[in-house]
Amino acid sequence: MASAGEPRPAPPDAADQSFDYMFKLLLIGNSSVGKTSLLFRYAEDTFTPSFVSTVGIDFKVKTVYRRAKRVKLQIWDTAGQERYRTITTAYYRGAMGFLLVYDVANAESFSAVQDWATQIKTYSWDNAQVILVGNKCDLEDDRVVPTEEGRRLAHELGFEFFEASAKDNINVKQVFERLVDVICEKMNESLDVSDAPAADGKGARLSEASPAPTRSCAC
Ligand SMILES: Nc1nc2c(ncn2[C@@H]2O[C@H](COP(=O)(O)OP(=O)(O)OP(=O)(O)O)[C@@H](O)[C@H]2O)c(=O)[nH]1
Repeated sequence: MASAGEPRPAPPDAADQSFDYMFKLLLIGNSSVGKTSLLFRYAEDTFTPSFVSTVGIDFKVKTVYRRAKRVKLQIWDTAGQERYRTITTAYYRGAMGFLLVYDVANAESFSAVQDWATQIKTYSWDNAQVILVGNKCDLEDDRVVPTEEGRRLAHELGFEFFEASAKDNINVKQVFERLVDVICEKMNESLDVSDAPAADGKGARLSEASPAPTRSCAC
């Protein structure tokens, strides 16, 4: 990930027109819950047991196919540490989806979910979609957050819910692709999208609120 003192990453080139839609997604949650690991598992199918805490923010790009459409995902991995909060919340704007991650073996990370949900409400577009992810479900012996607790909180917050493991590659692809599908579903449902960030990458401005898409997502 980026190291201290390095310039913050620039978004990928939106002029690359080889896709039908572009979605900006964010990974958020406490430090060490496994956000970077989920992203690396999804984008590169790798896992590193050592912990190198993210400095500020970084991103990866991945293209997926959903119902014959090429959807380019710009996935931002935020630092969980409190001291980077001002930098990271600046990236919430224009995000269409969030993976809010906690660690099933870390009670504090679960208690913080409510605060992260408030941050989303405060800094993001109203219709941003959120999936709550209980990561490290491979650590069954160390688990302190029962699956039902996670599901209950997700329901209360109006989010979908998955447990996953970046280490054992459980539900990782499913989590990201479900988020893409939920965004598509919501776009199709919404007839009045006047305040939505543009998903149509052709002309979309990804780092700020954008004009309404000219067509709905058919994926
Ligand atoms: N057992 C297990 N360990 C994991 C899993 N995912 C991540 N880890 C480990 O947890 C530690 C933290 O993972 P990161 O992905 O760096 O955590 P992060 O949320 O990005 O942390 P920050 O960058 O500080 O916000 C690392 O040692 C990972 O190897 C998992 O699914 N299972």
